[in-house]
Amino acid sequence: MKIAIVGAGGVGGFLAAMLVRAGEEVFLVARGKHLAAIREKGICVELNGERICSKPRSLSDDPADFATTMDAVLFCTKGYDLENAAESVRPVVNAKTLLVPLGNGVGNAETLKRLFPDNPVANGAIYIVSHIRSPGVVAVKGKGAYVVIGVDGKIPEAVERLGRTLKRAGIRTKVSDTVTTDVWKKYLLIAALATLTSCYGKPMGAIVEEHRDELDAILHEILAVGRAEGAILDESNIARVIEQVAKVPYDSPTSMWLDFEAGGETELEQLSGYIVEKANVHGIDVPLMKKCYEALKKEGSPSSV
Ligand SMILES: NC(=O)C1=CN([C@@H]2O[C@H](COP(=O)(O)OP(=O)(O)OC[C@H]3O[C@@H](n4cnc5c(N)ncnc54)[C@H](OP(=O)(O)O)[C@@H]3O)[C@@H](O)[C@H]2O)C=CC1
Ligand SMILES: CC(C)(CO)C(=O)C(=O)O
Repeated sequence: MKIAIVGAGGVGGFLAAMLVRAGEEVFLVARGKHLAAIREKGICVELNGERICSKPRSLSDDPADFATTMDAVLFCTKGYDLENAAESVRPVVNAKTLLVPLGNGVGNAETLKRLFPDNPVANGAIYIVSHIRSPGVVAVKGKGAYVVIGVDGKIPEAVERLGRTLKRAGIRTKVSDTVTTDVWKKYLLIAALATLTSCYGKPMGAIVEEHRDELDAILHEILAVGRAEGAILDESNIARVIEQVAKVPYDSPTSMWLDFEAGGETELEQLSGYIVEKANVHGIDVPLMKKCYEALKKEGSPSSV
């Protein structure tokens, strides 16, 4: 399968290395010092004590250089880079090219559909804990990744095919016909914890122990918006998130809080602003999310100022 992967970071680098190793034709869009390092040594992933390095079929910071059209494009950038990334792949997209966002957020497929109204678009999410250790090298914590891709309703063959390809590459994958619910299940945890850790300037353990009422409140706000957006969610999903968060080491940050601390761009719009925007559309009250979103937009995280 000809697959373009845009973004060679924690998510895209991992997927590229696994897919290349499995013999897929991977066209990797990378930039800056990552591009130079990957050109020299391939894309490397450290997983289960092993380092796998492999050379993509083609590599560039400009997808037009690939000079061929793709069966699928996987978007693995941060949410704030998605639109630019999508515009950049136009030269390698034909009418059949399947477009799949894998970054955090539930509105990414909507964005791609707006930009490519005539293309097949699936939604997606990835469970992984990974980061760029050094240029061209991605370190993965734990056993690997779990990917969900799909649509709501009958699954098109292009999505089934991508699912088979990911599985053949050793990536645990679910091809879902209720993808809205699946992406919201992941989003519930990420949006709540990214927002609260950033808003209070405290790690996940402190949110569970010292801000339990706020955690409950924000999860209920996100749940209400998710349900209005068509996700099948109930109290059990909230209980599951609290159970999961209670198990992580006390000091665990979230990537959005780290991005606030680093003073760079953040996924605030995708992880907090999106809830406020959709709550307005549906006439739902989300006072805590709104308070945190507005404070973070104005002043950043308390520990980053
Ligand atoms: N890493 C993780 O553990 C997880 C991450 N996620 C989500 O996945 C998404 C990606 O995260 P992650 O991989 O960690 O992010 P990274 O910052 O590690 O990687 C993103 C990469 O995309 C590159 N990029 C951005 N725009 C373009 C473009 N137009 N063309 C080519 N490359 C581009 C960035 O380059 P540059 O550095 O130059 O900006 C960067 O190297 C985010 O939404 C994140 O929240 C979800 C689950 C877990
Ligand atoms: C699961 C969690 C919250 C922490 O790794 C995450 O994925 C993130 O911070 O983006």
